[in-house]
Amino acid sequence: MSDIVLQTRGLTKHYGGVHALVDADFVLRRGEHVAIMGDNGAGKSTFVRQITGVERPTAGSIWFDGREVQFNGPLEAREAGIECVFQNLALCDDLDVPSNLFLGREKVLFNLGPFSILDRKGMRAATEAALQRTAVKIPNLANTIRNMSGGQRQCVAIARAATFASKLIIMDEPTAALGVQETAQVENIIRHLKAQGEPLILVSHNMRQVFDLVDRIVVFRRGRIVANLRKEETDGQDVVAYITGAKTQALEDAA
Ligand SMILES: Nc1ncnc2c1ncn2[C@@H]1O[C@H](COP(=O)(O)OP(=O)(O)OP(=O)(O)O)[C@@H](O)[C@H]1O
Repeated sequence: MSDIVLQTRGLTKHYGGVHALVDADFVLRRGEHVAIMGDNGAGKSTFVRQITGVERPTAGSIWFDGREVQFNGPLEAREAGIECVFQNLALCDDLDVPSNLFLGREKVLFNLGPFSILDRKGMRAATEAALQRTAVKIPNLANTIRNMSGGQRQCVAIARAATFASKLIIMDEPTAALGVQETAQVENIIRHLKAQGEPLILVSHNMRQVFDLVDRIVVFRRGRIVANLRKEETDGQDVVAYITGAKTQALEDAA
């Protein structure tokens, strides 16, 4: 069996005349944590939107878990085993933690045509188990999202991704809006995922975080992948040089 979880070949996305993503060849292997870095507008989120089914690429192919995939929407990507924590989190403010964890995938006791009776006890128990498994700490599960701190919200979104992602988790700037303590908690969850052998793509601007957490750094610049660097063979200065374009690398494949 191949050890490749995700591969893109020539992945390209144009928005009218804007070439947001150009010819991206990318590989993620089992158990690997890879950071995607790049300046604002470099194409990082565009890349993530193509591989999570939010948008359809203009050209190129995506291979996931050994087969070529063309997702018609994020639900299909989720069903295939790709979970993404987006910058806007996609949580419902007025619902509590279990309801958010199971949003769109509710456990039901009875299904009576248009009405169904939710298995609230089952969802609560499963939520507790999921939080324990992912090392996420949330004091009161009955709290609505509205009443939670940014860090707690982020943890709920990550716990949801980690609960349902059977194969791949993607995090787009998971700590951008968080304080020091909350950032540390999210980073601990990421370490926990690594220890469990779960592959991860981490979009981040935070150099310290990237060097702490990942195995490999892929740099985007003006829509193209311009560097593929093993962590132990590079340093912050080197990565910045690729981000700004001061340095370039002859790339065969971002693998
Ligand atoms: N829906 C869209 N329509 C038109 N242009 C877009 C669209 N989405 C992104 N772009 C453009 O594509 C380019 C890449 O944007 P993208 O959001 O992928 O960058 P990014 O690396 O994620 O940046 P940031 O770090 O600021 O989030 C930018 O020039 C952006 O303006």
